[in-house]
Amino acid sequence: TSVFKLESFEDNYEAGDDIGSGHFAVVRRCTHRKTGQAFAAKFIRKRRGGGRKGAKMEEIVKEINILRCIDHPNVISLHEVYDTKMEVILVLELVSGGELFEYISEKEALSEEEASSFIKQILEGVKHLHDNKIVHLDLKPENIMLLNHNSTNIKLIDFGLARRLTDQEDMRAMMGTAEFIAPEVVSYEPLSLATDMWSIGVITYILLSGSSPFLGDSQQETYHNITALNYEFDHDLFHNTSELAQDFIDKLFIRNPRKRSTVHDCLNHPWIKPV
Ligand SMILES: Cc1ccc2c(c1)c1c3c(c(C)cc1n2CCCN)C(=O)NC3=O
Repeated sequence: TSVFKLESFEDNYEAGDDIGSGHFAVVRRCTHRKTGQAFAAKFIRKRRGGGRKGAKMEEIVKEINILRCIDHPNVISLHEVYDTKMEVILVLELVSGGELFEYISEKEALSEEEASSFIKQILEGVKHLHDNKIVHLDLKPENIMLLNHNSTNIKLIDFGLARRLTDQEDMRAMMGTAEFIAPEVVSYEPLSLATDMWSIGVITYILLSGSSPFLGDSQQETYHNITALNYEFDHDLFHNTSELAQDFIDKLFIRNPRKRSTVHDCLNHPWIKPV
Protein backbone atom coordinates (compact mmCIF):
# COMPACT_ATOMS: atom_id res chain seq x y z
CA THR A 1 0.00 0.00 0.00
CA SER A 2 1.09 3.61 -0.17
CA VAL A 3 2.16 5.80 2.72
CA PHE A 4 -0.23 8.75 3.06
CA LYS A 5 0.61 12.04 4.77
CA LEU A 6 -1.22 12.31 8.10
CA GLU A 7 -0.97 16.04 8.73
CA SER A 8 -3.77 17.93 7.02
CA PHE A 9 -3.57 19.14 3.42
CA GLU A 10 -4.60 22.65 4.55
CA ASP A 11 -1.54 22.87 6.85
CA ASN A 12 0.72 22.71 3.81
CA TYR A 13 -1.35 24.04 0.91
CA GLU A 14 -3.77 26.88 0.18
CA ALA A 15 -6.44 25.56 -2.17
CA GLY A 16 -7.25 27.88 -5.07
CA ASP A 17 -9.82 27.93 -7.85
CA ASP A 18 -11.48 24.85 -9.30
CA ILE A 19 -9.83 23.96 -12.63
CA GLY A 20 -11.79 20.89 -13.60
CA SER A 21 -13.52 17.72 -12.54
CA GLY A 22 -13.61 14.03 -13.39
CA HIS A 23 -14.99 10.77 -11.94
CA PHE A 24 -15.84 11.51 -8.27
CA ALA A 25 -13.01 14.03 -8.38
CA VAL A 26 -12.51 17.79 -8.41
CA VAL A 27 -9.21 19.35 -9.48
CA ARG A 28 -8.16 22.64 -7.92
CA ARG A 29 -5.10 24.79 -8.38
CA CYS A 30 -3.24 25.02 -5.04
CA THR A 31 -0.16 26.73 -3.60
CA HIS A 32 2.40 25.19 -1.28
CA ARG A 33 2.45 27.60 1.71
CA LYS A 34 6.20 27.37 2.49
CA THR A 35 7.55 27.58 -1.06
CA GLY A 36 4.77 29.33 -3.00
CA GLN A 37 5.02 26.56 -5.60
CA ALA A 38 1.81 25.88 -7.55
CA PHE A 39 0.34 22.36 -7.92
CA ALA A 40 -2.87 20.72 -9.09
CA ALA A 41 -4.77 19.02 -6.24
CA LYS A 42 -7.12 16.22 -7.29
CA PHE A 43 -9.73 15.67 -4.53
CA ILE A 44 -11.16 12.15 -4.92
CA ARG A 45 -14.27 11.47 -2.85
CA LYS A 46 -14.12 8.14 -1.00
CA ARG A 47 -17.00 5.68 -1.21
CA ARG A 48 -18.55 5.59 2.30
CA GLY A 49 -20.20 2.40 3.53
CA GLY A 50 -22.37 0.70 0.99
CA GLY A 51 -23.06 3.91 -0.93
CA ARG A 52 -22.49 4.18 -4.65
CA LYS A 53 -21.07 7.72 -4.70
CA GLY A 54 -17.30 8.04 -4.49
CA ALA A 55 -14.40 5.93 -5.65
CA LYS A 56 -13.47 2.58 -4.12
CA MET A 57 -10.24 2.77 -2.09
CA GLU A 58 -8.69 -0.04 -4.15
CA GLU A 59 -9.25 2.02 -7.33
CA ILE A 60 -7.68 5.09 -5.74
CA VAL A 61 -4.67 3.12 -4.54
CA LYS A 62 -4.33 1.60 -8.03
CA GLU A 63 -4.17 5.11 -9.58
CA ILE A 64 -1.62 6.24 -6.97
CA ASN A 65 0.61 3.20 -7.46
CA ILE A 66 0.52 3.70 -11.24
CA LEU A 67 1.42 7.40 -10.89
CA ARG A 68 4.23 6.49 -8.47
CA CYS A 69 5.96 4.19 -10.92
CA ILE A 70 6.08 6.62 -13.84
CA ASP A 71 8.62 9.39 -14.29
CA HIS A 72 8.79 11.00 -17.76
CA PRO A 73 8.82 14.57 -19.11
CA ASN A 74 5.63 13.89 -21.11
CA VAL A 75 3.68 12.41 -18.19
CA ILE A 76 2.37 14.39 -15.21
CA SER A 77 4.11 13.56 -11.93
CA LEU A 78 2.59 12.87 -8.52
CA HIS A 79 4.09 14.97 -5.71
CA GLU A 80 2.24 13.97 -2.51
CA VAL A 81 -0.85 12.13 -1.30
CA TYR A 82 -3.12 13.12 1.63
CA ASP A 83 -5.70 10.75 3.11
CA THR A 84 -8.65 12.24 4.98
CA LYS A 85 -11.92 10.74 6.25
CA MET A 86 -13.95 11.82 3.20
CA GLU A 87 -11.42 11.99 0.41
CA VAL A 88 -7.92 11.25 -0.88
CA ILE A 89 -6.01 14.27 -2.20
CA LEU A 90 -3.39 13.77 -4.95
CA VAL A 91 -0.98 16.70 -5.19
CA LEU A 92 0.09 16.66 -8.85
CA GLU A 93 2.44 18.64 -11.04
CA LEU A 94 0.54 21.62 -12.46
CA VAL A 95 0.56 22.42 -16.15
CA SER A 96 -0.75 25.80 -17.16
CA GLY A 97 -1.08 25.63 -20.94
CA GLY A 98 -4.58 24.18 -21.03
CA GLU A 99 -5.87 21.15 -22.92
CA LEU A 100 -4.65 20.17 -26.38
CA PHE A 101 -8.41 20.04 -27.09
CA GLU A 102 -8.75 23.81 -26.58
CA TYR A 103 -5.59 24.44 -28.60
CA ILE A 104 -6.91 22.58 -31.68
CA SER A 105 -10.39 24.08 -31.30
CA GLU A 106 -8.87 27.55 -31.64
CA LYS A 107 -6.73 26.51 -34.62
CA GLU A 108 -9.25 24.33 -36.52
CA ALA A 109 -6.57 22.02 -37.97
CA LEU A 110 -2.80 21.98 -37.42
CA SER A 111 0.04 21.86 -39.93
CA GLU A 112 1.51 18.37 -40.42
CA GLU A 113 4.75 19.44 -38.74
CA GLU A 114 2.90 20.67 -35.65
CA ALA A 115 0.61 17.60 -35.55
CA SER A 116 3.58 15.24 -35.98
CA SER A 117 5.48 17.03 -33.18
CA PHE A 118 2.51 16.72 -30.77
CA ILE A 119 1.96 13.05 -31.72
CA LYS A 120 5.67 12.31 -31.25
CA GLN A 121 5.54 13.64 -27.66
CA ILE A 122 2.35 11.68 -26.96
CA LEU A 123 4.12 8.58 -28.30
CA GLU A 124 7.16 9.23 -26.08
CA GLY A 125 4.91 9.46 -23.02
CA VAL A 126 2.87 6.40 -24.02
CA LYS A 127 6.11 4.46 -24.71
CA HIS A 128 7.13 5.10 -21.10
CA LEU A 129 3.75 3.81 -19.88
CA HIS A 130 3.80 0.77 -22.19
CA ASP A 131 7.39 -0.09 -21.27
CA ASN A 132 6.08 -0.23 -17.68
CA LYS A 133 3.11 -2.39 -18.81
CA ILE A 134 0.69 0.43 -18.05
CA VAL A 135 -2.20 1.09 -20.41
CA HIS A 136 -3.81 4.55 -20.13
CA LEU A 137 -7.24 3.60 -21.59
CA ASP A 138 -8.49 7.18 -21.72
CA LEU A 139 -6.21 8.94 -24.21
CA LYS A 140 -8.09 11.90 -25.69
CA PRO A 141 -7.31 15.59 -26.34
CA GLU A 142 -8.87 16.59 -22.99
CA ASN A 143 -6.26 14.46 -21.18
CA ILE A 144 -3.31 15.92 -23.06
CA MET A 145 -2.25 19.21 -21.54
CA LEU A 146 0.13 21.88 -22.82
CA LEU A 147 2.96 22.72 -20.42
CA ASN A 148 2.37 26.43 -20.91
CA HIS A 149 0.66 28.74 -23.39
CA ASN A 150 3.68 29.54 -25.51
CA SER A 151 5.21 26.06 -25.66
CA THR A 152 4.14 23.04 -27.61
CA ASN A 153 5.37 20.69 -24.87
CA ILE A 154 2.66 18.31 -23.72
CA LYS A 155 2.01 16.07 -20.71
CA LEU A 156 -0.42 13.18 -20.36
CA ILE A 157 -2.75 13.53 -17.36
CA ASP A 158 -5.57 11.66 -15.62
CA PHE A 159 -4.75 8.04 -14.90
CA GLY A 160 -8.16 7.35 -13.35
CA LEU A 161 -8.84 4.58 -15.87
CA ALA A 162 -5.23 3.42 -16.33
CA ARG A 163 -4.42 -0.22 -15.61
CA ARG A 164 -1.25 -2.22 -15.14
CA LEU A 165 -1.39 -5.16 -17.59
CA THR A 166 -0.97 -8.23 -15.41
CA ASP A 167 -0.95 -11.52 -17.27
CA GLN A 168 -3.48 -13.36 -15.08
CA GLU A 169 -6.32 -10.84 -15.24
CA ASP A 170 -7.37 -10.46 -18.89
CA MET A 171 -8.93 -7.04 -18.89
CA ARG A 172 -12.34 -6.50 -20.35
CA ALA A 173 -14.29 -3.45 -19.33
CA MET A 174 -16.41 -0.88 -21.05
CA MET A 175 -14.63 2.36 -20.39
CA GLY A 176 -13.21 5.48 -21.91
CA THR A 177 -14.97 7.99 -24.11
CA ALA A 178 -16.97 6.56 -27.02
CA GLU A 179 -15.29 8.30 -29.96
CA PHE A 180 -11.77 7.33 -28.80
CA ILE A 181 -12.22 3.69 -27.79
CA ALA A 182 -10.98 0.72 -29.81
CA PRO A 183 -13.15 -2.04 -31.36
CA GLU A 184 -12.07 -4.57 -28.69
CA VAL A 185 -13.43 -2.25 -26.00
CA VAL A 186 -16.77 -1.92 -27.83
CA SER A 187 -16.92 -5.71 -28.34
CA TYR A 188 -15.86 -6.41 -24.76
CA GLU A 189 -12.78 -8.37 -25.84
CA PRO A 190 -9.47 -8.43 -23.96
CA LEU A 191 -7.78 -5.03 -23.76
CA SER A 192 -4.08 -4.56 -24.32
CA LEU A 193 -1.46 -1.89 -24.92
CA ALA A 194 -2.81 -1.81 -28.50
CA THR A 195 -6.01 -0.27 -27.11
CA ASP A 196 -4.11 2.98 -26.48
CA MET A 197 -2.67 2.88 -30.01
CA TRP A 198 -6.13 3.01 -31.60
CA SER A 199 -6.87 6.16 -29.56
CA ILE A 200 -3.64 7.72 -30.83
CA GLY A 201 -4.95 7.11 -34.37
CA VAL A 202 -8.15 8.98 -33.49
CA ILE A 203 -6.21 11.86 -31.95
CA THR A 204 -3.92 12.09 -35.03
CA TYR A 205 -6.93 12.16 -37.38
CA ILE A 206 -8.49 14.98 -35.32
CA LEU A 207 -5.26 17.03 -35.15
CA LEU A 208 -4.91 16.88 -38.94
CA SER A 209 -8.54 17.51 -39.89
CA GLY A 210 -10.40 19.02 -36.93
CA SER A 211 -12.98 16.28 -37.36
CA SER A 212 -13.53 13.00 -35.45
CA PRO A 213 -13.26 9.85 -37.62
CA PHE A 214 -15.93 7.59 -36.03
CA LEU A 215 -18.20 10.07 -34.24
CA GLY A 216 -21.87 9.41 -35.05
CA ASP A 217 -25.09 11.15 -34.05
CA SER A 218 -25.49 8.72 -31.14
CA GLN A 219 -23.18 6.59 -29.01
CA GLN A 220 -24.59 3.48 -30.73
CA GLU A 221 -23.79 4.90 -34.16
CA THR A 222 -20.26 5.78 -32.99
CA TYR A 223 -19.77 2.21 -31.67
CA HIS A 224 -21.06 0.84 -34.98
CA ASN A 225 -18.64 3.04 -36.96
CA ILE A 226 -15.76 1.83 -34.79
CA THR A 227 -16.49 -1.91 -35.03
CA ALA A 228 -17.17 -1.54 -38.77
CA LEU A 229 -13.98 0.53 -39.20
CA ASN A 230 -16.21 3.02 -40.97
CA TYR A 231 -13.83 5.93 -41.53
CA GLU A 232 -12.47 7.77 -44.57
CA PHE A 233 -10.05 10.55 -45.38
CA ASP A 234 -12.68 13.02 -46.54
CA HIS A 235 -11.19 14.89 -49.54
CA ASP A 236 -12.23 18.36 -48.33
CA LEU A 237 -10.46 17.75 -45.01
CA PHE A 238 -7.42 15.77 -46.17
CA HIS A 239 -6.61 17.11 -49.64
CA ASN A 240 -3.36 18.67 -48.45
CA THR A 241 -2.44 15.91 -45.99
CA SER A 242 0.44 13.66 -47.05
CA GLU A 243 0.09 9.96 -47.93
CA LEU A 244 2.59 9.32 -45.12
CA ALA A 245 0.24 10.82 -42.50
CA GLN A 246 -2.68 8.77 -43.85
CA ASP A 247 -0.51 5.62 -43.82
CA PHE A 248 0.41 6.33 -40.17
CA ILE A 249 -3.30 6.47 -39.28
CA ASP A 250 -4.28 3.44 -41.44
CA LYS A 251 -1.77 1.32 -39.52
CA LEU A 252 -3.49 2.21 -36.24
CA PHE A 253 -7.09 1.66 -37.40
CA ILE A 254 -6.60 -2.11 -37.64
CA ARG A 255 -9.25 -4.24 -35.92
CA ASN A 256 -6.91 -7.03 -34.83
CA PRO A 257 -4.95 -5.55 -31.88
CA ARG A 258 -1.97 -7.79 -32.63
CA LYS A 259 -1.70 -6.36 -36.17
CA ARG A 260 -2.03 -2.72 -35.07
CA SER A 261 1.12 -0.52 -34.95
CA THR A 262 2.81 -0.61 -31.55
CA VAL A 263 4.21 2.56 -29.94
CA HIS A 264 7.64 1.46 -31.24
CA ASP A 265 6.33 1.01 -34.81
CA CYS A 266 4.83 4.52 -34.60
CA LEU A 267 8.03 6.13 -33.31
CA ASN A 268 9.87 4.54 -36.25
CA HIS A 269 7.23 5.51 -38.84
CA PRO A 270 8.68 8.01 -41.40
CA TRP A 271 5.83 10.48 -40.61
CA ILE A 272 7.23 10.76 -37.08
CA LYS A 273 10.92 9.97 -37.44
CA PRO A 274 12.56 12.46 -39.79
CA VAL A 275 14.20 10.25 -42.42
C1 LIG B 1 -4.40 24.63 -15.91
C2 LIG B 1 -5.26 23.39 -15.80
C3 LIG B 1 -6.61 23.44 -16.20
C4 LIG B 1 -7.43 22.31 -16.08
C5 LIG B 1 -6.89 21.14 -15.55
C6 LIG B 1 -5.54 21.10 -15.16
C7 LIG B 1 -4.71 22.20 -15.26
C8 LIG B 1 -5.30 19.77 -14.70
C9 LIG B 1 -4.18 19.10 -14.18
C10 LIG B 1 -4.31 17.76 -13.83
C11 LIG B 1 -5.54 17.06 -13.97
C12 LIG B 1 -5.70 15.61 -13.57
C13 LIG B 1 -6.66 17.75 -14.48
C14 LIG B 1 -6.53 19.07 -14.82
N1 LIG B 1 -7.46 19.91 -15.34
C15 LIG B 1 -8.88 19.56 -15.55
C16 LIG B 1 -9.19 19.46 -17.02
C17 LIG B 1 -8.40 18.34 -17.64
N2 LIG B 1 -9.10 17.78 -18.77
C18 LIG B 1 -2.99 17.35 -13.35
O1 LIG B 1 -2.67 16.24 -12.94
N3 LIG B 1 -2.15 18.41 -13.41
C19 LIG B 1 -2.81 19.48 -13.92
O2 LIG B 1 -2.31 20.58 -14.10
